[in-house]
Amino acid sequence: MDTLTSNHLARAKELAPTFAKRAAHWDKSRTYCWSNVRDLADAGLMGMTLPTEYGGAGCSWNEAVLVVEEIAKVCALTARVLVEANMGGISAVMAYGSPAQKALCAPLVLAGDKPAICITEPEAGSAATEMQTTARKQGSRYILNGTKHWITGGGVSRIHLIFARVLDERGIDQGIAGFIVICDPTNGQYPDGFKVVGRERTMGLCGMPEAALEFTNLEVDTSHVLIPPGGFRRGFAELMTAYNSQRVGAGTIAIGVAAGALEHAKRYLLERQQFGRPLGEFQGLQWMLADMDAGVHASRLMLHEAARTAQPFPDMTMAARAKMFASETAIKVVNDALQMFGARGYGDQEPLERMYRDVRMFTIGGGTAQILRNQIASSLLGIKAPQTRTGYLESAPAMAAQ
Ligand SMILES: CC(C)(COP(=O)(O)OP(=O)(O)OC[C@H]1O[C@@H](n2cnc3c(N)ncnc32)[C@H](O)[C@@H]1OP(=O)(O)O)[C@@H](O)C(=O)NCCC(=O)NCCSC(=O)CCS(=O)O
Ligand SMILES: Cc1cc2nc3c(=O)[nH]c(=O)nc-3n(C[C@H](O)[C@H](O)[C@H](O)COP(=O)(O)OP(=O)(O)OC[C@H]3O[C@@H](n4cnc5c(N)ncnc54)[C@H](O)[C@@H]3O)c2cc1C
Repeated sequence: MDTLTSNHLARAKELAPTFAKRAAHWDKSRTYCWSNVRDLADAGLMGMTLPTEYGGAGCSWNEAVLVVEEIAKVCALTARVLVEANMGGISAVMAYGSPAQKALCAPLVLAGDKPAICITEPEAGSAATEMQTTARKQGSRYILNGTKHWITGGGVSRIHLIFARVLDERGIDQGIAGFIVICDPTNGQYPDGFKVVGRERTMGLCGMPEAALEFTNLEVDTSHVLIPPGGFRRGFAELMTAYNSQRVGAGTIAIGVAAGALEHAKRYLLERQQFGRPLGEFQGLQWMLADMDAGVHASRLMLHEAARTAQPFPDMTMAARAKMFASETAIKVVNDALQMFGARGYGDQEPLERMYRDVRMFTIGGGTAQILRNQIASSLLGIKAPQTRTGYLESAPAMAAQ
């Protein structure tokens, strides 16, 4: 491990005990972890992957995931902040943005903003390419109309990267691009036409607002349009290429929660006695523990492989495989850890019940486990795997030509 990584990791390890103490508070009060965000910013962990010329530390994905896992062991909510402040939307801006876009966004993240990535719509979840939010060109502006929902950070985030279908002045579809919109929620300031319309009441990760956003004739200057190198036509694919970093981040949070649960389980197996001996002497639990450890270890290897081979973003298939495997494994590991605590695991004296609720989301958000399997199978077979009824018919000529 180089000095840069060990410095960032050391700072994460220093913060972890404080974050562990505060985790139940964010969960029970359903409040955003502002004090943790300040600590992360002071420690240089917000925006650590940003290039040094924009004030970041230029950390690699591989360095960042080590930090994310360390924080996720104690507070999944804070780890989600860390992921979105280093991966996903902000990484797309840093890779594809104009110098002015980078100079606009980087300082906000370094000062503590967790950007929001706005893809999902009520009628376009897994089928994200069916998004209906439009951005119609009008002179030097784009006019956005549409609704996004389940937007992490809606109501606390400043930077919003909104995916929308680009229409030219005549209304002709050009493809998909990202639109950078800056808000100031703590001062209640949103651009005209931008509305936070509701917050979901979630099962876990309760301190994080998941909000619906409505855009009504929201004006975005052309200078705030994030156009990947392939232009609007390749816009979706290239924005999703950047998003693969967030998939690796999400998988890492899941496995961090599992690794944290495993630590609690090891402690309790040596501490709790039944039948006159520690639980850890029962082979039924020893084997469970060994399987939990193997699952965490295998997931970590897949995540690190995906992070390591990034050029500049993690490979789509490796990211999908790692997130799919890590998220499913983590749910099982945390469930098994809770089981080892008996009734105590089901109550809130221990953090297991919160960890169980928190980890559940990772097979859903960021591409469901089923969608990721579709992507993996398509890549293994070297074929398109369209999911619409007419998809195979439409792609048949191209496939036949392969
Ligand atoms: C991609 C899907 C939306 C399926 O839609 P389609 O069947 O219409 O699209 P495809 O033909 O599969 O894809 C079009 C084009 O894009 C390329 N692509 C797609 N995904 C990726 C990717 N991850 N990396 C790189 N490139 C990608 C694909 O190869 C096609 O390119 P070609 O034309 O072949 O060259 C669907 O599969 C999907 O991914 N749905 C999930 C949507 C999703 O992940 N939403 C996340 C929202 S943000 C969030 O949840 C945050 C949670 S968290 O806190 O992290
Ligand atoms: C906590 C949380 C945070 C989120 N944060 C964000 C965010 O910040 N930004 C954002 O844009 N979105 C966010 N999302 C939304 C997330 O990306 C979507 O929930 C996800 O893409 C799935 O869409 P859906 O919920 O509409 O499910 P649907 O697409 O309706 O799917 C329902 C079920 O059907 C399955 N399914 C659908 N299609 C297929 C298929 N072709 N083959 C097999 N199974 C299929 C799915 O796997 C799932 O089990 C978040 C979600 C959650 C839970």
